[in-house]
Amino acid sequence: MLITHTEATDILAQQDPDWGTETVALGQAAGRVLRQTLRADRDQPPFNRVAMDGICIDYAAYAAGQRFFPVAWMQAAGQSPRALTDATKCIEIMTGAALPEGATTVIRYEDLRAEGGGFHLPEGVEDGKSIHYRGKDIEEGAELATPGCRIGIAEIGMLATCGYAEVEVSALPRTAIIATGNELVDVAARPLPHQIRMSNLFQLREVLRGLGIEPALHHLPDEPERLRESLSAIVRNNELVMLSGGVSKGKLDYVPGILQELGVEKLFHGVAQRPGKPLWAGRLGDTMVFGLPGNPISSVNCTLGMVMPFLRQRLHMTEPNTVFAALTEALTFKPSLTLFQLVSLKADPESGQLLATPTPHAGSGDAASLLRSDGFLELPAERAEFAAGEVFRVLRL
Ligand SMILES: Nc1nc2c(c(=O)[nH]1)N[C@H]1C(S)=C(S)[C@@H](COP(=O)(O)OP(=O)(O)OC[C@H]3O[C@@H](n4cnc5c(N)ncnc54)[C@H](O)[C@@H]3O)O[C@H]1N2
Ligand code: MOO
Repeated sequence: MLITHTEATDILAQQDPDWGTETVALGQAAGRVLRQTLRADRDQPPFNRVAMDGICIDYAAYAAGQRFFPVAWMQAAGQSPRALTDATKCIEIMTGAALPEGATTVIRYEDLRAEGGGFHLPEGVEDGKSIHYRGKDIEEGAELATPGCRIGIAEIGMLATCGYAEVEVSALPRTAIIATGNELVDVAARPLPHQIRMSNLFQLREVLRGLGIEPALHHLPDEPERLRESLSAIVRNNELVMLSGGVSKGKLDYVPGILQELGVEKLFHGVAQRPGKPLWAGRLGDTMVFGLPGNPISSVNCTLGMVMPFLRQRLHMTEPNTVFAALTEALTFKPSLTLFQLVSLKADPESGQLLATPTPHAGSGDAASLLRSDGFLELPAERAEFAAGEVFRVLRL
């Protein structure tokens, strides 16, 4: 019995295997999901930061008419600032230095004329220039990022700025991907005419790597005994198991039966979608098992459309991952299935809107058509006609 794509998504959303959190070094944190609040440990900038190389003066002296300022000393970034007590002098000061007490404005070298041991200043100098004042960007204690945020370039920078040498993140599930099928041979092998290379393993691994998950790869033949024995160990030693192939109606499609024999509770088998109709999902304790249809486009689509949203939720990711695009041509699809239409994407140069053009392909076994595609446009099952210009969600490849 087929269930709808929405029903399948809802069933998965109710699953709550607990994969916990872990503490990782900052250098390992990129791409992971933050599970603590990132707070500013100091004001930012932490001191009145000089923003240009030049000199600093007490503006009062300039306002009183002084135009030549002898240099008292030079201060670089990293030096503890010494107060400017003699307002008739200037301090040569470098970008990144802390503005000395007594100095109120900075004039950059390009606007100065050096002579002897000092500098002539132009007309029009203003007070308070080229100073990045303490606390202007962030106040000490401010909340900069909250749990659930994906750690990207910006977060890495602020974590480092605020002294987080270690970060608490969502732990990743121990994961196995298993290719099933007697027709499959290793990538390095020379296949016989009736054999193919097990490409799905590598494709699916790349999708999961998007979340930092590094799965172990396996190949099992369509032999019940071997499948039972190996799957029993793999299911017990992993928290996420993804199989490709062996879930349809064939005489050698043993996967669903054996998983259930092993105590994996079936959540659903068969989703009203194309591609990916034979998708199987089950659970044993904190282990989630997905039986993906073997056709390469189906297994990729099921991973992008079903497994990844589930994983993002289980890893407590709060950021939505939604892209929308407009169809460039009308399309008819009569079956009551959610159609994941392969499309190529380009932005409209005037509006900037993403435009989706259907990729011609020969069905879900035509893996090469992915080369000409950028994603799947999700067209709802309740409709048969889709007009040019209509906007739908895209699963990006
Ligand atoms: N009588 C029916 N037959 C089929 C149905 C159906 O509803 N009734 N559904 C079709 C659909 S849709 C799909 S999708 C496939 C899914 O079948 P399986 O999940 O059982 O997959 P296999 O039969 O093992 O393989 C399908 C196809 O994909 C190739 N494959 C498998 N694994 C890999 C891999 N790791 N790398 C590359 N290619 C792989 C395999 O050689 C087959 O060509 O069932 C239809 N049949
Ligand atoms: O649904 Mo199958 O996944 O089209 O080839």
